[in-house]
Amino acid sequence: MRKMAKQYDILFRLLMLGDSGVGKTSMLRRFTESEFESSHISTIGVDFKMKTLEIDGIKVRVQIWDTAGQERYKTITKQYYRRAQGIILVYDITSESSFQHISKWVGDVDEFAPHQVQRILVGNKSDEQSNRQVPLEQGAKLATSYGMDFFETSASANRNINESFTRVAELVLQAHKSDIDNLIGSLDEYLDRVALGRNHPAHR
Ligand SMILES: Nc1nc2c(ncn2[C@@H]2O[C@H](COP(=O)(O)OP(=O)(O)OP(=O)(O)O)[C@@H](O)[C@H]2O)c(=O)[nH]1
Repeated sequence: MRKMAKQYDILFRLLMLGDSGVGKTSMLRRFTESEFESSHISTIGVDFKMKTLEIDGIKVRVQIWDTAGQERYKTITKQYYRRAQGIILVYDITSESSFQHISKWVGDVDEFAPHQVQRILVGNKSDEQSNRQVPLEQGAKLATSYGMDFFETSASANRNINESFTRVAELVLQAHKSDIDNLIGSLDEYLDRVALGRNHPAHR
């Protein structure tokens, strides 16, 4: 049987978190299907979509898990943190409370996601300037305090959507590369030690 050529080099799992209604599903649909809908159908539990990106000549397949923001799905959604390599924390620039809750989402990430997970902060609905409740600087400041990159996006106007998903994938790729470098470094060191052992007088 002929094997099908592999369509990508590496697969990463990303997770979207944030209050209900901030636009997680809309961002994901815009990114993967170039579509936007103005109705809000709350995600039930979790859902995912895939997309392949090319970063530094590497075909990166991203599996993006879209979680329900509603509290009642917490038990289900928390089970997905563990396998995430990148996390997009989303608030809505027209909702002060969704911004206030970011610290709570970060707390959950610290508790349930792997220690080395890459995180970015996103303030969505940047097209809604007249209803803005969270100044851009406040979002940027919070992101800095957590050591995260920050974007204001609009799923409806297609602003910074590609940029934010690509950025988190880039961060995961960089972290992955440095893991591999460290592994190769340790292996080199080990092989050196073995070779030295062989050359040791006792082994001659
Ligand atoms: N103006 C504007 N509206 C948006 C934008 N993104 C999403 N919306 C609207 O906000 C509402 C909620 O969007 P969803 O994508 O369903 O929100 P969610 O975060 O996935 O919500 P849950 O699944 O309940 O957690 C919908 O009515 C969207 O049309 C945006 O960038 N600008």
